[in-house]
Amino acid sequence: MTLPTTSLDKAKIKFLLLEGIHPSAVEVLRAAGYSQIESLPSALPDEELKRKIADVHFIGIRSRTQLTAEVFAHAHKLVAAGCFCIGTNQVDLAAARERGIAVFNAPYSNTRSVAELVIAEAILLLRGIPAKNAAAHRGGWLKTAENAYEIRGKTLGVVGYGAIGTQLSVLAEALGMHVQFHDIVSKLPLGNARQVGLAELLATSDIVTLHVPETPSTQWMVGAEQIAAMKPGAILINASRGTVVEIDPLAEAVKAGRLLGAAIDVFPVEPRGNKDEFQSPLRGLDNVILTPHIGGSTMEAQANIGLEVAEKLVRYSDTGATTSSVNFPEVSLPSHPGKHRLLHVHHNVPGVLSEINRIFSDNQINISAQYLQTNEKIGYVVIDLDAGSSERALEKLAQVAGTIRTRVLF
Ligand SMILES: NC(=O)C1=CN([C@@H]2O[C@H](COP(=O)(O)OP(=O)(O)OC[C@H]3O[C@@H](n4cnc5c(N)ncnc54)[C@H](O)[C@@H]3O)[C@@H](O)[C@H]2O)C=CC1
Ligand SMILES: O=C(O)C(=O)COP(=O)(O)O
Repeated sequence: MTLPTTSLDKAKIKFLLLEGIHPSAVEVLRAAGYSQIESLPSALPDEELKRKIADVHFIGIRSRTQLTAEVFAHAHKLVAAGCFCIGTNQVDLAAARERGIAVFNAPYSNTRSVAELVIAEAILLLRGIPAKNAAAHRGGWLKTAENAYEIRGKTLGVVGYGAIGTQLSVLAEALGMHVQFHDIVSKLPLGNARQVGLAELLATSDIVTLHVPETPSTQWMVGAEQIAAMKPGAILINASRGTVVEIDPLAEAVKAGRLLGAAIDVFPVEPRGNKDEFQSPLRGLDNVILTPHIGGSTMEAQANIGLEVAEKLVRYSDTGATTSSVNFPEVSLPSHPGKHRLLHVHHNVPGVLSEINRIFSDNQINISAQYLQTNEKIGYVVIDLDAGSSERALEKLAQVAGTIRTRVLF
């Protein structure tokens, strides 16, 4: 790796934003003095992503772009990646950490948008509106109360009682629903909600809604067996990740009339952008609401996400602060007026800090402030020092065994 001998000029720092990230992000970056910003409306094909990522210092993505170890292998200049969304499953966080690339996200900015969509879908499906609407568009007139129900008094089963699941729990109770939830962790129930096992939840909920992250434990967690275990006439909603529900048995259950309906926002394979065709066995089923992964796509959520993640990238670029990073030790740092700041990312093995301090002492370099945080894999040391010594110190720091990456800021 070629080491910088000076802090990189802001005019040379390049940002690549993909997947139609809200313009609020560009505004934050520009206001912070960054001008080299390319913002594209879609995800990129793999080869183009590898080519473009090689030339940028920061990348912003949403849920579609896969930042794999192979992609990171091309990211020679990349300092940080921002997920302008909640999920970070699309990023190989360990590979990023190994290369000293910090990853950030927006853990709460679209929570409410997802919860509101789920409530809306539950009401529409309980009334059979998607099918009645589709029929009316074809000239049909399905005026009937059969299989149309109020949401009041129904039981909502929430799988994954995190930020979205709990928000939903509160909204659902306000509408008079009973809420039960399943989570791998014991959670404090809000209101009158109660925690139950997955089998009980499936067997007794009128509406089952999924709000788990994409992990090995959630992969295909709702398949043929779980769908068969749901109450006859129940509704399934998935706005979590496309790998959580097996689509074929779901399509069969809907066609067979075992389920009243379903609302699916996320799919095992999703189009890269709005110009690509969406393919799914669920197409053509009138009592299934199909949405193009827009659970978090509201103007409010996207504008807030743009601000939140861009601010995290700016703070990291300007000061080295890693507050709320999802793969780096968290260091919240004051500004460093009049001083130069060295950033040192290293493997978390014994002796690195003492070696760093020995170097400073042997070379009589005065440290004005030092911050260290570690996680199980890496350590992150930030050192403020006099301008005159930073170039020499950086050179020495880069030679410390276990060093992953160094940077200087001033
Ligand atoms: N459709 C969309 O546009 C959006 C989708 N999402 C998806 O929703 C997911 C959930 O978001 P948040 O509620 O903010 O996440 P969160 O991290 O606050 O909550 C997730 C909950 O799931 C639980 N969980 C994990 N594995 C589980 C398992 N195997 N069984 C049961 N529970 C399990 C966790 O303990 C946690 O309580 C995100 O990871 C993301 O993938 C998020 C925002 C928008
Ligand atoms: O926030 C999330 O995890 C989402 O799934 C939303 O993804 P998006 O930014 O709409 O591609």
